[in-house]
Formats: sequence, C-alpha cells, structure tokens
Amino acid sequence: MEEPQTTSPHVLLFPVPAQGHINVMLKFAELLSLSSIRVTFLTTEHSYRQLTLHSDVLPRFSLFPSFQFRTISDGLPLSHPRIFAHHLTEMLHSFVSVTKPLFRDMLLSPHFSSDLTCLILDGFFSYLLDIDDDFVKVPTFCFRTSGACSTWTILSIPNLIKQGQLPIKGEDDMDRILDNVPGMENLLRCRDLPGFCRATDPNNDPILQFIMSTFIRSTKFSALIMNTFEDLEGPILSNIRTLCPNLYSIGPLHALLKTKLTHETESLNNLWEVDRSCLTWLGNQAAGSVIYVSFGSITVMGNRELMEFWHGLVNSGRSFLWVIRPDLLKGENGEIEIPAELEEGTKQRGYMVGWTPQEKVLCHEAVGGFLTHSGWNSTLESIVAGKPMICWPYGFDQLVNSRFVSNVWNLGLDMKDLCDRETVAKMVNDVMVNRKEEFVRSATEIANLARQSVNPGGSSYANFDRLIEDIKILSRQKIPVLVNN
Ligand SMILES: O=c1ccn([C@@H]2O[C@H](COP(=O)(O)OP(=O)(O)O[C@H]3O[C@H](CO)[C@@H](O)[C@H](O)[C@H]3O)[C@@H](O)[C@H]2O)c(=O)[nH]1
Repeated sequence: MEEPQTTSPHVLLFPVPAQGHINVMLKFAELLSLSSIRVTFLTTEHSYRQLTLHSDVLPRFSLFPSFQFRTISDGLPLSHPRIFAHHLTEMLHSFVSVTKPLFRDMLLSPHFSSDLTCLILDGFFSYLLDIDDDFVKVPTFCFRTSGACSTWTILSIPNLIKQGQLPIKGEDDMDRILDNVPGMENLLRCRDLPGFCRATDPNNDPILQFIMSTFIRSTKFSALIMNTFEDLEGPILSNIRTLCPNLYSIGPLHALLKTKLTHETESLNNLWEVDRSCLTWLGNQAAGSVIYVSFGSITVMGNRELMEFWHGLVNSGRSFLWVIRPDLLKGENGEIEIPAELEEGTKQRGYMVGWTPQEKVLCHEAVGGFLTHSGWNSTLESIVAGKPMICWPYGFDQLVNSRFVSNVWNLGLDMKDLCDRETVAKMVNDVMVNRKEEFVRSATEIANLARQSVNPGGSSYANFDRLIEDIKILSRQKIPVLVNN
C-alpha cells in the first residue's frame, strides 16, 4: 500500500546548474518520485528558465503531485552568459558569497527545518555546507555525477603530491606512469590526470586545492551516491568505500529510469532547444554508417580545432552527425572561411545541428561510433547503447574517463592532447571499419552488463532499493535541521 503523503520522506536535491549535472539529477528525482519520496528540486533561476523553456519537465513532473521545483539565485544577472569555460571563477565566487547564505537560510526556514528527511547535494556543492564547524546539521548524502575512476583519481591527488609524483615536470614528463594510485597500477600517465593537475605548484594552486577539498569533504557526508555500476568500476568503488563505506552505485541512471518507468518516455531535461530533424536524417543512413560527434555542454574550441575536426571528418569518407552548440566556438575574432571541399563533403555526408536528443541518437541503428569529449553522461549513454568511442577529452574528469574507455574497457581510442585532421580521419576509420569488430565486441559485452545491473536482480537495481529503504528509515527517525551556535 502507498504510504500516506504526509508521512512520506522529503528529500531536497541540489545539483550544480550545468546540463551534465541537472540532467542526471532530474532523472534521479524522477526515480525517487516513482518510489513515493517527496522531492524538492532546487536549481538556479537561470537554469529553471532554460529548462522550462526547452524541455517538458513541467508537464512530466506534474504527474507527481508531491514533487516541487524551488529556485535560488546564483548572484548573477539573468542576462549573464554563464559559460563555464570562461566564467568559472566568477561563478564560484558568486555561489560562495550569494547562494551559500541563501541556501543556509532556506534550510533553516520552517518549510524545511522540521520536514526535511535528508539533503542530497551535488558533490561539487559540498562547500555550500560548513560540515567542519557543524553549523547546519541535516543528514546529507553526496551525489557524484562523475565516474568512480575520476573520483578516485582526484581523491588520490594529496598522496601523489606527498610522494613527489606531482607537479608534472613539463611536456617531457607527460607520459610518466603514476604507479601509486591503488587500483590503477600501470595505467594512468601524467597526461591522464584531470587538467587542473597540470598546475606547476599544486600546494598553492587555488583551483586544484579547491577541487581536492570539495572531493575530500564530500566523503565525510552520510553517504555517497554514484552514477556507475559494479561490473564496470567494482574494484575502484571498493577503494572509495575505504573512505566512505556507505556508497550506493545506482547507474547507469538513465537506464535504471527506463526499467522503472512503466510507460515509454524520453525524459529529456535539456537546457537547449532540441533539433529532431537529425533523427529523420539518421533514418536515411545505412546501419552502423554514421559517426556521431558531440562535445557535451561545456567544451569550447577555437577556430583551428574546429577546422581540424571538420577536415578530418570529411577526409574520413564516413557520414557524420555533428552537434555544434551555439556557444561551442571560443568567440575568436575573425570570420571563418569555409573551404569549398568542406562545404561539398558536408553536403554529401554530413549533418550539423545545435542540440540533439542524444540518448535516442546513440541508440539509433545508423550510428556506428561516437566522437565524444568523454563527459561521464555521454560515456554511460554510449556504453548502454553499445557504441564504440573516440575520445577527445577537454578537461576535468574527462581525461581519466577517456583513459579507461581506451585502456581498461577497450571501447575505443583516446585522442587526448591531439587535434589534427590526419589523426581524426584515421581514428574514425579505425573505430568504424578497421578495428570495428574488436570494439563492437567489447561494447556489446559491457552494454549487456549495464542492462543487467539495472534490471531486477542487478546490483544497481538492488542498491537503489536499499537507498529508498534507508531514506525511509531516516524519515521515521525525524532528525530536524539543527543550527549549532
Ligand atoms: O546534443 C546534445 C549533446 C548532449 N546532450 C546531453 O547532455 C549531457 C552532457 O553530459 P556529459 O556528457 O556528462 O558532458 P558535460 O555536459 O560536459 O558534463 C559535465 O558534467 C559531467 C558529469 O559530472 C562531467 O563528466 C563532465 O566532464 C562535465 O563537463 C548528456 O546527458 C547528453 O545526452 C544532449 O542531450 N544533446
């Protein structure tokens, strides 16, 4: 029997306001709502506006009467472009000075202080709570939107610094193997570490220190929820459990949601307008013939990189579907002159759009491979669709993910730190033709494991049920939000 609504647990979710975080945490919110948990989804005014403008979240979530959106200011004017690649430091300062106190006041307001069962905070937002001085006490779970491989790498950085393995000593040092990351022996090279590890003075680099401290802080929360699965990252998850034993691996979350939903829906949570014409174009292409190209929601590139990719794709002779987001280009001065051979090659075999329904595109039978920036959501979506990858990581966790895609899971090739037309054309042909059989074999095996994990009897399915049970137990304990003065 359904629990009466007044006693059902109430959970507050707060993701970082970026596509790769909001998308997955809304899917998580949908899963919680399907399990009779009351959800308040907190997001910034700007993201809420984009979401409601370009996706069907309002009608979709209206099916859950106890679900509500709440908004909070990020301290920037609504007209601010908020491009992470350009404005990260400004945005971080604004979150700390404006959002943090507003968030604290919100937690202490009567609506939340006596009714909230637990807070599920994006791992990158761990600095919004002062856990160390116990100012606000509420059972808090950390939701990590990136994979275990990159999480464990970042948690290992303090040791790498202590052992003198960091800083990286220049370009000649990039291929040195880091032999002291437990569970990743003989695997990671200096160039595979997240971009901020390239700092010359790690002990005094503000970005590196800030990111390390948010990761370490989030292991001190009551629990860690991760969008991954045991068959993919089991040994690494065991290492993370040494720091945070209460860990729920519940991914791939988009696939778990498909299992739990009784009706067919796309669950699109996009901040950009989707162009569906690409599905019609794909419908006219031969099975496995198209390389899908997308660099996620944050990557930016210069004119030179754009032209190298474009030439490489055209020269490969393969068909391509390429997402060119409105803000993909760095905004360098000067018009780009498009050579006639690119125009002609694109007319014959290419299609470009501003934003796609990516999960659907990846599952389309015409798509044979994915040229990706290796964001964690894209990686998992490609894994579930059973599609091999060419990885061109841009930064953050992507540099670790791409190493795992190529050297651990054998799902494709890593193009890290390279951007020339010859490499692009060669890798496209290697993944789509020359080494296709090998990569498709591994991709099919891992896709099957991913599907098993989210079906009844699978590890993620069971872990999600355990999480729901634990939230219900917390709710019966009725721990109020406390302020320690
Ligand atoms: O045309 C497109 C392109 C992308 N997507 C979706 O957008 C999301 C993109 O997420 P992700 O692949 O994770 O990339 P980013 O947007 O770059 O995500 C940020 O957040 C991720 C999760 O923490 C990190 O792994 C990345 O490094 C970080 O850049 C995915 O769900 C895609 O399906 C679309 O729907 N249509």
